[in-house]
Amino acid sequence: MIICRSKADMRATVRDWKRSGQSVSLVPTMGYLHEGHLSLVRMALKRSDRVVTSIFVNPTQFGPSEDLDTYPRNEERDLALLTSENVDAVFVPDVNEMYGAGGDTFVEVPGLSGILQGALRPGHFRGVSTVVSKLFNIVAPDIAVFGEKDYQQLTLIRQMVRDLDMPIDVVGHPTVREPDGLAMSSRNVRLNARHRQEALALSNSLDLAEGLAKSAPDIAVLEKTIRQELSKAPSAEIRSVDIRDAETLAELEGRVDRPAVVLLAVRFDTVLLIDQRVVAPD
Ligand SMILES: Nc1ncnc2c1ncn2[C@@H]1O[C@H](COP(=O)(O)OP(=O)(O)OP(=O)(O)O)[C@@H](O)[C@H]1O
Ligand SMILES: CC(C)(CO)[C@@H](O)C(=O)[O-]
Ligand code: BAL
Repeated sequence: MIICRSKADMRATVRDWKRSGQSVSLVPTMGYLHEGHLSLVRMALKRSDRVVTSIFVNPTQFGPSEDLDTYPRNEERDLALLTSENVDAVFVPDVNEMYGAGGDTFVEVPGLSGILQGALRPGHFRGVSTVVSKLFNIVAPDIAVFGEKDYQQLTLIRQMVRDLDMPIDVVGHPTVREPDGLAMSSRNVRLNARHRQEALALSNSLDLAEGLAKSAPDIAVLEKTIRQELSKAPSAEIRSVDIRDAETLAELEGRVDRPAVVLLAVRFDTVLLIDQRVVAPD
């Protein structure tokens, strides 16, 4: 596996592949890899000749009181995992390489960046769309793979690619879960044993919502049921429960009359967990 720490190395590596007509996928991550990330990598390996994974904990998507400093990191382990998956190259720039000589240009998708998670984390999506644009410009992939767990992020990247005519096929991958249903997340390691158990309330409430959307697709009933289920976890601080149009994230009124996505954000102490499920009436 080729390890690129500079943009120049990364560009040169991809240029060589493209000269010989090979297609390239990019899997952007913030590292501390788990089976969710590796599933994205495997999907990318199936869809293109070459796969690049990036590992970069992007400071511009963290708010001042968020967990940038405590975000879990383990580069050595990540590189070993990616090597064993047969990834072709990994891009691991440091903050100076990524932003060092930069000015204050940014990329923003205004409609989607201020709602839902964007309202809870001001500036977050501006940081995401800017760093993903930079990664797209550096790697120039044909395909980019993102997880559906970060559903709003995936929707926003699709919009950005459409609006800016980026020649990239954005592919979503279903959320990968622990055997008991908890969505895999790098932040799960920071849950204590009690919170780890209580965190099952997220996937349990999504299971209930999925069933209810078929039998009684009333938005208010769905939301009440989800909140009731989440409040069975005594330590859960419910940050948001939203039921939105699955494609546009527009608000829905009254009933679920088309595919909808249920989006949850729940805090356990300092750990913010998100989860989602697309539900549809019968
Ligand atoms: N459980 C999962 N299933 C599928 N994709 C996932 C999963 N967890 C993360 N991803 C995807 O992996 C990519 C990199 O995500 P990231 O490195 O932020 O991991 P994470 O586990 O989501 O971390 P965090 O703790 O910040 O939520 C994103 O496209 C994200 O949606
Ligand atoms: C897409 C991403 C790598 C951008 O920093 C990040 O938001 C993530 O890991 O989902
Ligand atoms: N996968 C989401 C990245 C973040 O929470 O900043």
